[in-house]
Formats: sequence, C-alpha cells, structure tokens
Amino acid sequence: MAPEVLMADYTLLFRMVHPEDRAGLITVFQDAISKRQDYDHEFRLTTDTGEQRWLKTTATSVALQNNPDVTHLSGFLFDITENKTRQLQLKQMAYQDPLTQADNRRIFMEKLKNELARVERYGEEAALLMLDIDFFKRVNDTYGHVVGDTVLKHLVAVLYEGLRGVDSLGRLGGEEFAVLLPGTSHEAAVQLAERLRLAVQASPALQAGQTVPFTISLGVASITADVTDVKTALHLADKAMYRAKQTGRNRVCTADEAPPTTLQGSLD
Ligand SMILES: Nc1nc2c(ncn2[C@@H]2O[C@H](COP(=O)(O)OP(=O)(O)OP(=O)(O)O)[C@@H](O)[C@H]2O)c(=O)[nH]1
Repeated sequence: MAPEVLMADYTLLFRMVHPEDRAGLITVFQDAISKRQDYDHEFRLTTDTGEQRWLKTTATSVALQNNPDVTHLSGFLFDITENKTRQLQLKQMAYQDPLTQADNRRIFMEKLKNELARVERYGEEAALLMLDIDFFKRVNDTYGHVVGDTVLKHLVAVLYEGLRGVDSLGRLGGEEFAVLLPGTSHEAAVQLAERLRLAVQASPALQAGQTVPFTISLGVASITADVTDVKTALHLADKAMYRAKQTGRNRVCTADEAPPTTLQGSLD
C-alpha cells in the first residue's frame, strides 16, 4: 500500500499500527496538533499481507498565518524495516549469547551489579543461583559437539519456562549459567532451584530422534545488604555449586551450609 494512501486515511493507518505502538503514535499526532510540535517517530505496522514493517514518520505542523490552529501536518513516511531489523539484530548480539539466547556474561554482570545496588539501597532481598551441567564432557564425547550444543539450548529453554519475567538467566561460559532472582527470599530461591533441577531431570534433550538425558547441579546464594560486590556474590553461589558437585551432583546446595546439606529427593 502506498504511504500517501495511509497518510491520507488516518483511520486505516491506526488500524494497521502495531497495538503496542498505537498509543505512542496518537500522542505524537496530538502533540503536533495541540502544541505545534514537529515530530520524528518510529512505529511498527502490519501490512494487508500480514507482514510486519517498521515505519518512520517525520513531519511539521502547518497553520495559516495569524491563526494558531494547525490546519495540517506536512511530512514524510519512510519504510525503515531493513535498517531497523539490522539495528535490532546488532543490539541483540550485544546482549545475548548467540547459541542459547540467554543473556551473555557482560549484560548478566551488569544486571547483577544493579541488583546488588538495589538490595543495598532499599534493603530488599534477592538471590543468585549458579548452575552447571553434570558430566557435560561425557555428553559431548558420547553424542558429539552438535548434540552438546542442542543440550545447552534445551537447558536454557527449560530454565526459562520455570522463571518469571523479572528473573535473568545468563550464560557465564561453557556449560555454566547463573540466574538472578530479584525480590526472592533464601527459602524461595532454594525451592525454585530444586524445581529447576527436577524440570531438567524430567526433560531430556531430543536430537534426531535421540533422547539425551542430563542433569544439573545448582548453588544458591542469598544477596543481602552485606554482599556489596559482584565478585563476592558470584563466589558464594559458585562455592555452593561446587559443594553440589562434590557431594554427588544433580542436587541443590546453599552457600551457608556446614556441613554440606543436599536437597536431592526432598521434592522428588
Ligand atoms: N557442545 C558444547 N560443549 C561445550 C561448550 N562449551 C564448553 N563445552 C564443553 O563442556 C565440557 C565441560 O567439561 P568439564 O569442565 O570437564 O565438566 P563436566 O564434564 O561437565 O563435569 P562436571 O562439571 O564436573 O560435572 C567440555 O567438554 C567442553 O568442551 C559449547 O558451547 N558447546
């Protein structure tokens, strides 16, 4: 559909605008008319063939001399889909692990740092989980590296299914991951870790009709106001995970246990 047809018929335009972008576009038009503001605005639109496109509209409001009322908006509508898609891909690459789509190490560390600051400032609770696939080298050696990669992707999908929108999952490297749980008590974090462990155990990866069972070991660390830096938080969670590995794997351990306590079987 030609842009001039769309701009001539605002009802049609608004019907095609992505629902999430509609309110923003209406505000832009309203401000242009009531405050005589020029605009430069990007929004998504679904074409009559069902395709989603990115558009950019830029315009200035026009009024007759000696009359403050805007008579019309004069400007352009551009299709910026290709540029926008490339821009979004680049942005995603900067934040995501390319194999699993989990947060990459850099962005996860940033989120952890922000959460530590929030806990210190407002005295809220939070928790950090560290987890690692058990005997992953064996998975690679038995089934091959490609299947190993499938296992990593599958693990991330299973973990995301058990997490809330506010939680963050990061791939710290290799087969090691961390989960940041804002607003979560120690007890709730331990229970969640155990649920994740069971979900992974119950959901083997599938590759070319082959079932690949695997398990994970998890460490839980509470983030309290006295855990003030990323290094300490990671060390606590790592220590707990190491304990889980040392005491038999496929289990959840916490940072403050002495002697080691495991939860394995408690929720089986
Ligand atoms: N397929 C695949 N394998 C990876 C990737 N990154 C790391 N690995 C493998 O992960 C394995 C890690 O092995 P180890 O550190 O010995 O640990 P593990 O065998 O999981 O043993 P535990 O952690 O002690 O239970 C190595 O074989 C690495 O090659 C990846 O991106 N893809």
